[in-house]
Amino acid sequence: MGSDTEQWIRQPIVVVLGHVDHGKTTLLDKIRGTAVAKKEPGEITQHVGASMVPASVLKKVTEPLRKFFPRLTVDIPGILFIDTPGHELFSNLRRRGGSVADLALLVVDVVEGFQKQTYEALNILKEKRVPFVVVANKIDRVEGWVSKPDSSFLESLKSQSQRALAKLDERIYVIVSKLYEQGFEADRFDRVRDFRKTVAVVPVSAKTGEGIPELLALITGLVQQFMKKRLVTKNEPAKGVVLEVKEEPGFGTTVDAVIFDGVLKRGDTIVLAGKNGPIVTKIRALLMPRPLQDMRMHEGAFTLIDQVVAAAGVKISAANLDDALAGSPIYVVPSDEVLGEVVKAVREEVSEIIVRGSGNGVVVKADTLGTLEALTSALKQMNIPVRIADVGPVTQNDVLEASIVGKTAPEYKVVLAFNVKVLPEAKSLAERENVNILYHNVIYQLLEELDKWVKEVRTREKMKELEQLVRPGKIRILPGYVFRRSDPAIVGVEVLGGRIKPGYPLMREDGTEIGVILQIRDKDQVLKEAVVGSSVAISIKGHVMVGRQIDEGDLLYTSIPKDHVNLWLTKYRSELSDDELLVLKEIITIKKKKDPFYGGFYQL
Ligand SMILES: Nc1nc2c(ncn2[C@@H]2O[C@H](COP(=O)(O)OP(=O)(O)OP(=O)(O)O)[C@@H](O)[C@H]2O)c(=O)[nH]1
Repeated sequence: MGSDTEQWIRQPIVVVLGHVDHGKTTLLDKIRGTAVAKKEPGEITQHVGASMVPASVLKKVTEPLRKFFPRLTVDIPGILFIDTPGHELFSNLRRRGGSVADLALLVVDVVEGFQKQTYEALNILKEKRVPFVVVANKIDRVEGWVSKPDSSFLESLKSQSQRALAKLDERIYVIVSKLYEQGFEADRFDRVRDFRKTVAVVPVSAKTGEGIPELLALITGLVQQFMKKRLVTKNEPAKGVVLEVKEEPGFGTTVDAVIFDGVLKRGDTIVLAGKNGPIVTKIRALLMPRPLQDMRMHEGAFTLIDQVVAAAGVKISAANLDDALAGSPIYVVPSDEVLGEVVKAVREEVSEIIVRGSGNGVVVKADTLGTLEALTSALKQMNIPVRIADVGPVTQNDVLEASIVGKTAPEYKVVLAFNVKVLPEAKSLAERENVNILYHNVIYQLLEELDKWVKEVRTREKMKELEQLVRPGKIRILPGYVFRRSDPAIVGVEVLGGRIKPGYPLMREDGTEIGVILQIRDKDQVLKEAVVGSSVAISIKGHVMVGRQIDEGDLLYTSIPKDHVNLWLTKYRSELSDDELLVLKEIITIKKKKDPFYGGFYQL
């Protein structure tokens, strides 16, 4: 890296995702172990939050594959693996409109196949448009498989029985078909013709090391063929992302960063996002893990360096980092003149994630910018609006906002808390205001709980609204069953269609209103409703007298208010039985005579 204009291809940044227990950590351990065992003296493989597999190791590990792939070359400087697998950390590798990760390894237990988090990971990768390779892990567990530790997959394949080969193919086929269902063409890596169209599935055993050479060769090959442009970087002010904010003895609050572009130097002025707006600070120290062999207890775990070149994982020590947000961009300010511009860029980027709105929607609080972004974008897909999205603990104000929303949209009277505390005052206010606080530290479980809650409240609200609507009903006053002529009139009726309930207004066949049902009785029993086919006695409140406004043998209908009929014809149409629909049609015909707009233009 001599002159300012010199360019180079950096290491691709690779993340590992997959379902619980499918072997993400074991795979990373194996790769790290390989890197340490095969590195040249003096080569650094341990970064902060990441591990490097240098080119020298890639060359050594992939050498045995040369007999299968003679054109195999290594011309990237290495591969940088992010150490912590999983969705949450992946969210923090955010970069405007995408991810800092250049490539992902989707680990699938070859025996168990696709599981819930495999799908979730796949969705995240789709959304962020991160290319990926599927690692079909635990091949040593395939029936009849005889392991050849640390050999290449293709080498190991030669000594397997026909039965084991068939079993493996069967398992891989299941994974391939699941990927196909998700919109991806996929195949075992050695059968792929066009890697731009087909997702490669690499069978490995993270435990025995079989297949690791192929996996590293494939990553190298894919990157060299299709990603070189993205990986070009030069000697310019660095860009990075905050993975974690950490207290470090002797250094105060530090940030662990992944640098994906340019060069980061001690003394650089950087801008990053903080809880209360952009933070401008000067790098006091850059720290890298101290190589294991010269680590002394009293010297601590870090070594000081003057600069790092992308791609790298590094710890930054600087003043004012207490409020820094994980998931925040880090930009180096090249000169004082552009400081304002850089601050503005960070502020704008953050304002796309943090929402302080006033419309109906849920309140979301998360621990980092990355998880907040992941949550809000998932909510968008679920069609759930967001009123407030912010980083930090759940406060009284959050609860208050949710309670305001609850007045008009009860289903959104909820605060989502992802991996953050709920302050005690907020908790007690939530109890008083009946605000639901959903807490979880797995994004998808939090979203599942929210979905359940929203559906529950919607059903409850619907039932409440439905309960208040007057349903279609048609009755006949039975001749010989007048129990009382007036104040109130009490008559025996037969329900000919639909249903009647106390409180329902009644009208005659000609549309004249005659009063409201006061009570329904069947002998001594007071009823909540009477449905088609039943004969009951009803009392009618209002100035109604048998022999005047009504008479024995008369037909009466429930007098459905205009706004109710509109709801029956639209939102709640499916709630009416065929029998009720027939009665409704008759009621509309009667009502239309007096009000042509009754029932609108809907056709039954
Ligand atoms: N037989 C066999 N076991 C494996 C292999 N890879 C991982 N395991 C075992 O599977 C279990 C889970 O592996 P982990 O690496 O912890 O899985 P993970 O995906 O990191 O799990 P979480 O961190 O909990 O999400 C452990 O008992 C591993 O020893 C493999 O290739 N073969």
